[in-house]
Amino acid sequence: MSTSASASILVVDDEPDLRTLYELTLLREGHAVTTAANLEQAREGLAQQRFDVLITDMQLPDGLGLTLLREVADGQRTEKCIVITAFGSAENAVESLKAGAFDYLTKPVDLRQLRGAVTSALRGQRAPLAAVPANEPTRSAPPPPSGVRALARLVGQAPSIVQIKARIEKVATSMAPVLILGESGTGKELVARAVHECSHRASGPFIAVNCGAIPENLIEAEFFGARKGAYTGASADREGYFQAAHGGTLFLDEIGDLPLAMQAKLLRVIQERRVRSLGAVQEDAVDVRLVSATHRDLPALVQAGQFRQDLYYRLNVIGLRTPALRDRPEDLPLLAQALLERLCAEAGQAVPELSSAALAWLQARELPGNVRELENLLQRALALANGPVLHAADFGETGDTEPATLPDPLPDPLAASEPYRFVPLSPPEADSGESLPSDLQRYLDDQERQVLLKALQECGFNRTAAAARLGLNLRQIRYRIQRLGIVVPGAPGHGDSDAAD
Ligand SMILES: Nc1ncnc2c1ncn2[C@@H]1O[C@H](COP(=O)(O)OP(=O)(O)OP(=O)(O)O)[C@@H](O)[C@H]1O
Repeated sequence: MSTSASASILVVDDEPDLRTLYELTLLREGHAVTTAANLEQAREGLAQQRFDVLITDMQLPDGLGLTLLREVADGQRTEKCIVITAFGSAENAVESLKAGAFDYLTKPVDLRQLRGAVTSALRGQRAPLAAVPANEPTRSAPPPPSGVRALARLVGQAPSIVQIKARIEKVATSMAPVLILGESGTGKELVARAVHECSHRASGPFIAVNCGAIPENLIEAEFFGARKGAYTGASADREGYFQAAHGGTLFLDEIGDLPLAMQAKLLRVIQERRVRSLGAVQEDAVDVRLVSATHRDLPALVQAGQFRQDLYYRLNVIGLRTPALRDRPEDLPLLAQALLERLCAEAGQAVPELSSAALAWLQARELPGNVRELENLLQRALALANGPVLHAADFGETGDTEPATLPDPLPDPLAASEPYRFVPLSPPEADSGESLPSDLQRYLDDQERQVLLKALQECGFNRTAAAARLGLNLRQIRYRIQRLGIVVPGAPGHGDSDAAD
């Protein structure tokens, strides 16, 4: 494997000035550079030697750079390809990534980005490729250990799961954005993590963002960071998700919930790969691989004018679909066992046996909340069970046919003995005789939590209704539920889930 200090690079561009500029930039980095002015010369170069990286302009006098890419893929060659596309030509960029390009750069090429793309390509360089479809990025070396572990966390032997795991491995190696579609609770976040862990970015950060949970007025600062004083309350410089994910993967969950104004800003960052923090003068280059997910019908949102088509196009270079649990019923026993083992390990308790009646009871449920719902049912049964075996009765099975899909209300974090009991708004710290709380933020959080719990309880845990009662919108209440760690029945640990609305 070549190191970035002495890589061999083929540069293909018909404009002599640009060719020289790229060549000098890369020579200065210590690379060996060969140049070509058209497809024909490039083919001659490729016939003579193997390169680590191939950088090609899209428009060449005798054809498209894309053709070269396809020839490299068809010939099972190992060159990592970087394509230079015209500014604003999203189609070409997307086409290139689909044809197996490692990355693309937009004209006018920023030389820092050129160097960065080459460094990334060299980091991801691997052994000769096995025969794989030419239209998909490829991998032949096994994923790193963290990737193997992440794939193992995706439990299932159904063909749809085996297939998605194989695709994750293949697509992980490129920079191409990945869009994961699937119902709630089908493991989209697990898939996103596996993409990251199987990539050469595995040692970098994985930042997961729930786009639907951030109040609209904070969203820009959250994504791009803010300088001290950029807005009221910005008392120090803070980095955004993009800066935090530099060198790694940014997972944009519930991308369909991103407000339109923010969609335009996100598109710009994706195209230019630079972000400007709120209040900053300068833009910073960011090296981030994007993985997005949604349970919503994104093409329908595009049709309805609620999601930008150009952004959809950019995000959906590689599509993955997580199967609903009802479409892979054969995996339920395996999943139930794996989830039980994980839940018990987390709780530090011995793993009980799942009785065959309990398993049959689970198999008879519809489980519209998919694996998450299965997990919730198991968690509840573990809490109710007594002894080394989980019986159907531990799942709330009463003998009649009605499935108990909603767990009992969960304990009020403020009043553990009584589920969701509303605690009157008495200042917790003032009770003890002190006139002022010693921790104002905690005191206010406790009060807010009580108000939210009361509203949720009175609205049957429907967050949309509870939000309306409090003069909030759904996005705001979700954000608060998540921030305060409130657990909504039907979505333990996932206060932002849609299951309860
Ligand atoms: N194939 C699987 N194997 C093991 N656990 C799984 C699998 N799929 C999902 N889970 C578990 O189910 C829960 C929900 O998964 P995850 O959060 O990844 O789903 P999601 O599709 O992102 O849901 P949402 O759309 O609601 O955000 C998690 O605890 C996850 O570990």
